[in-house]
Amino acid sequence: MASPVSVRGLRKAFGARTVLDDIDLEIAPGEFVALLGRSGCGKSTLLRILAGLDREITGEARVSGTVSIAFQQPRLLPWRKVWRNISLGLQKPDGRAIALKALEEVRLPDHADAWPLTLSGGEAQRVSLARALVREPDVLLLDEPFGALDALTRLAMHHLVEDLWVRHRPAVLLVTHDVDEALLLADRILVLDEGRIVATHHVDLPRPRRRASVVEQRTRVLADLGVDVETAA
Ligand SMILES: Nc1ncnc2c1ncn2[C@@H]1O[C@H](COP(=O)(O)OP(=O)(O)OP(=O)(O)O)[C@@H](O)[C@H]1O
Repeated sequence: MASPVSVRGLRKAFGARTVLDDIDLEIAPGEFVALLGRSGCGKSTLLRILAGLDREITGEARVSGTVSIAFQQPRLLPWRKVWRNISLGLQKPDGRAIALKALEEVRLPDHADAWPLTLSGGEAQRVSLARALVREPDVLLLDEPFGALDALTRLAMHHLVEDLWVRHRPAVLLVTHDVDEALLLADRILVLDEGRIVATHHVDLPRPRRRASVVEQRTRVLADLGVDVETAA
């Protein structure tokens, strides 16, 4: 089967500044890839290009099938109830039933008629995931979706995302700066530095993964990010 994400020789510049350079990337159907890198290295730019939000590029960036994206901020419309946020734009007659099913999947079965502003950060992010899922995406793009959440909610979200991915099996590209998050969730980790992919790690740990099981590989990934765990404060 063709790769749902195929990037070849991609280059992106803002004015004179090159922010992505010579990027090659194939993501297989159902594969979970994490894109890891320091702030400003070009992660969100790559995701925006894949989402079709930025077409001024050189090289090739092809995404096939249905694409959904979830951002760090849930971006819900405050004047629409939760279920309407989820079903918005769906070209299907039974929008409410579809939204209710998705809310059950993200463990918010009683929130269909809530207003977005009454939700906690973690709840709003789960609604955002439900909205992404009802489109039954072949490709799910996640731009630091847990970045604004507290540590405990983040952990719960990791389990939820892994669970949803196992059930729906979209190809996923997750942008994060959290090494543990990448190790817990991804089949493959790409390290981006100043617009180039400088390292690739295959994560062959069995699922569901536990924090303790990722410790050894974390040291190697951190080294590629220029962090020596022996000396880091
Ligand atoms: N529209 C734009 N115009 C000019 N420069 C931009 C624009 N968007 C992004 N950049 C620059 O491109 C670089 C990469 O930005 P990008 O948002 O992709 O980084 P990032 O790796 O996602 O960072 P973070 O982890 O902080 O979100 C940054 O230096 C940023 O200032």
